[in-house]
Amino acid sequence: MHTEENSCCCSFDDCKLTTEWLLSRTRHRPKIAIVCGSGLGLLTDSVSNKQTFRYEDIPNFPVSTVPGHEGSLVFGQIKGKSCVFMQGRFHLYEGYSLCKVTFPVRIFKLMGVETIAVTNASGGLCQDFKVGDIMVIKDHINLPGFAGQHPLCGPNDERFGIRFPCMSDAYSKDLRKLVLDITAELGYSNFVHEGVYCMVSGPNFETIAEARMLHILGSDSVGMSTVPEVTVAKHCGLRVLGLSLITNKVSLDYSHEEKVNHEEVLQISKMRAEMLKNVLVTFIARSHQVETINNSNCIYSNAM
Ligand SMILES: O=P(O)(O)O[C@@H]1C[C@H](O)[C@@H](CO)O1
Ligand SMILES: Nc1nc2[nH]cnc2c(=O)[nH]1
Repeated sequence: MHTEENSCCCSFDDCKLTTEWLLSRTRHRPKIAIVCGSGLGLLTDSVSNKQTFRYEDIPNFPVSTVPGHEGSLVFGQIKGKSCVFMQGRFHLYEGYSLCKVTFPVRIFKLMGVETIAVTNASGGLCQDFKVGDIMVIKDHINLPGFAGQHPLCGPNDERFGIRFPCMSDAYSKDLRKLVLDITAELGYSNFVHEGVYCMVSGPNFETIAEARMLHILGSDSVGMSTVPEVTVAKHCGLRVLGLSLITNKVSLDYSHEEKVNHEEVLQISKMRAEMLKNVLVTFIARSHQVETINNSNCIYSNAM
């Protein structure tokens, strides 16, 4: 039954309005969007012909409330390729609905974006991972989704995608291969792994018992984002790459004395942002090598 409570707070018309607002203010027509995780805003350093919009100035956009998330949408070019960066993302624990958290993904789709690269900071559960490693996300566990906190709950708007989307191939195999090739060429193979990311709502970090449970369930890393954005991106037909920076090791042992905190997460992110930037710059330059997806439900890219 359609009720006010289960209706999406961001309708197709809201998305259209925001898309038109942006397209009428920028000449950029990006094909790639990049979401910068905690402390990873520096990823925009290599962008030329930059045009920046503060989130608070964009109609219907939420605003960033977390340190390490600047709150700007940055359009520009990297190696001649038009792209858009979210310098700062939104999280469930900030009090936003998952519909709001994922709102920018649908805007990107309507603008003509075909590929989205989602980055995050996460805690390493896999015992082989070291702080500062990069995990290429091959799959995820949507823990809040199991409890009904899911961005696609509520009436489905077919203009974005189908009611029951397949998620077994959410992270493009071809894009993963491209990134693994790039990291090998850059000499980064020793600290790059593929793995499974698990989303928890946060804002607290895990208890030892929770961490042990997530590890047993098959999670290689744990964080508080990414999964809603990827789910909505896959629903609307975007190609997805997910990169997770391991900013801390998650304790699985009661004798472990180290305590994780957000400042440490930001510190490691900033230290490794340059490395992640090198990967993404090459990825952006070469992502056209991977076959283009069917972009049939993009309504604006050719029109404006
Ligand atoms: O936006 P991401 O997922 O990179 O942020 C992670 C998860 C929490 O927001 C924060 C914890 O330090 O970093
Ligand atoms: N849930 C969670 N999120 C993180 N983000 C960065 N590190 C962590 C972590 O250890 N746990």
